[in-house]
Amino acid sequence: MRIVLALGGNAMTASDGRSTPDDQRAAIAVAAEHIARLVAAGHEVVVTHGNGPQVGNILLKNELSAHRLTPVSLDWCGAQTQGTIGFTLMNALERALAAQDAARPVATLVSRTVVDADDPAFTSPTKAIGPYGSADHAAAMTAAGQAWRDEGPKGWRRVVASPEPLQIVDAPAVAALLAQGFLVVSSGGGGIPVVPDPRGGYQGVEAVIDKDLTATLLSRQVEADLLVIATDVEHAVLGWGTPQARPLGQVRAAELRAHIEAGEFGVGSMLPKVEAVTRFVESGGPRAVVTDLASITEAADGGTGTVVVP
Ligand SMILES: Nc1ncnc2c1ncn2[C@@H]1O[C@H](COP(=O)(O)OP(=O)(O)O)[C@@H](O)[C@H]1O
Ligand SMILES: NC(=O)OP(=O)(O)O
Repeated sequence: MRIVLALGGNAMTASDGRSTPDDQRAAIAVAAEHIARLVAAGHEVVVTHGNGPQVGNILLKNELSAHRLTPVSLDWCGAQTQGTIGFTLMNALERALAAQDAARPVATLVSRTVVDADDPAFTSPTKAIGPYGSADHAAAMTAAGQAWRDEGPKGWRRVVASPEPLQIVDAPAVAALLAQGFLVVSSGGGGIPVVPDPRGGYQGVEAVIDKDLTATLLSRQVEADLLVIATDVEHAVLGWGTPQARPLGQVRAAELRAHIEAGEFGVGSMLPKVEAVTRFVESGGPRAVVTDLASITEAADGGTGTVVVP
């Protein structure tokens, strides 16, 4: 089966949310072992990943060093996260594949996603990035022109524009690498957001695209048999956090769409994941799953997770 696997932030940082380079290498090594099992089971895999913590950290470092170095734009920061996360994933995947006797070449593509320059998201930031801060820090940053949002017990977080992904520019390169037997890492952080350049080609725009929604497009463009969104819960849950909580197993896309519209899923956490899997099946994809990282091989066989079918 051809599988597109989206790795959430939980798969790339320590369980307590720390994200030093060592923490990220350790978390990615664990993710790579699970991915290698999927490959060893005979599947063709495209990996995509989030970048919210990492892109926010780079942006902050830029701003803190602005007195010495000219800051770079958010799309450049996003491109940098594809490089560092892709590099770390490639090292970990090669090791894990060899350990599973499933060695194959691995490639990471610096990859772009087209958005609409007039997307209303550009004037209404929603994507949380970077470290959490106190209410006082958020107030000071808001006064300085940034947008911050209260994220509950963990504190406040900066939010930036997150337009709808429209097209994966580099999907043909993904398909060509798959045809050559590569395990491909693509569209990290939802892809570098671009718009058509009047001179030809594309130019970057300042935003961070939701990686779950980009994973849907990528899955359609490479004609994946299965989209897997890997996070830290085995199922999407109805009545989350209530005594009536009920994990969702196999569900038809129309039923999941109704649960989405009823507001069953956390905005900025579970909602983009269930939206992504529902869209994949609504647009003609055969099957999509939300599950935890440790369950991805079982979920590929239909054994667990929230499985969306037509
Ligand atoms: N209805 C729901 N069912 C399951 N999990 C939910 C639900 N609503 C919110 N969540 C939360 O969504 C989290 C996963 O989203 P998130 O932390 O953004 O994932 P990731 O960083 O892996 O992309 C779960 O850990 C859970 O706390
Ligand atoms: N770009 C993106 O969706 O990143 P996270 O999954 O880390 O929020």
